[in-house]
Amino acid sequence: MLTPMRRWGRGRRGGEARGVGVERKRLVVFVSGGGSNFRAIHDAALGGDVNGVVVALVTDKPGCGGAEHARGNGIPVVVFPKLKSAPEGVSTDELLNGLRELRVDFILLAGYLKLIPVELVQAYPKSILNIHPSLLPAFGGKGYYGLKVHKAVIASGARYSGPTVHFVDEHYDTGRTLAQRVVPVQANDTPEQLATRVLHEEHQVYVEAVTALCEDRIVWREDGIPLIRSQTNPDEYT
Ligand SMILES: Nc1nc2c(c(=O)[nH]1)N[C@@H](CN(C=O)c1ccc(C(=O)N[C@@H](CCC(=O)O)C(=O)O)cc1)CN2
Ligand SMILES: NCC(=O)N[C@@H]1O[C@H](COP(=O)([O-])[O-])[C@@H](O)[C@H]1O
Repeated sequence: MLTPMRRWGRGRRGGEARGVGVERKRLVVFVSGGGSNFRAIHDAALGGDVNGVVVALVTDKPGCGGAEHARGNGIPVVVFPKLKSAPEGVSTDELLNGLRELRVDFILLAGYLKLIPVELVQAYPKSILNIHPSLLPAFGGKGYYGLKVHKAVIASGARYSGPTVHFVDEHYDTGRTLAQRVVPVQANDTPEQLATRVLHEEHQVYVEAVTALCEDRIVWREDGIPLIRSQTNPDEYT
């Protein structure tokens, strides 16, 4: 038994084909670094592959590459959380109010390195995704980010790695897995070489997942596992 994901109070259910009158989903992307995943999603939205529009970017590092790309494309940049290093940041309540005013449907974490507070997780049930550069549950959790992940994968002797797209809960990397890709770990890989191979797959699998999310093609199995319904065959799930 598959239970179509209940929209969070808005929009239409079912995987209506994109077209005139189909409301574009309103997306906010959270970044802390270069923002290549953000750029892949933004480009896919501009090109029409993703039935969404990026209405704001949130970052803890206002000078990062992702924030620069947002500014260069007229996307508002919000600093969160409020830090000594970023006093212009907003509080959790201010962020929640801003997301509500922007009528945000989905939140996409893309290299964001701070813990999303439980208030935000509870306000956006089954509506926050994250991309992690390993095959969760392996090599995830506090301390596992960026090159640290790939160093740990190589040190473990793992022969395969790859990105995981998952729903976000109140802990680091413990939310339900939605999609994964697999890449080989070569015997002489440096962390940087493995990171490059994984990142290439990240850009693809995240855009595929966000495309499905914005077309309401995420269905939840009875045991709580989210599945992506095929765009072409409604009886096929991955
Ligand atoms: N509530 C959640 N928040 C976040 C999640 C999540 O799954 N649930 N995912 C992370 C992204 N992430 C892995 O995908 C991740 C990011 C950062 C860390 C980490 O250990 N961070 C350090 C601080 C690093 C810094 O500030 O430079 C720490 O907390 O000590 C682990 C995993 C985004 N948020
Ligand atoms: N645990 C979180 C984590 O390590 N996320 C990773 O940070 C990078 C951000 O790159 P980008 O800024 O170019 O998208 C990506 O590889 C993403 O998987």
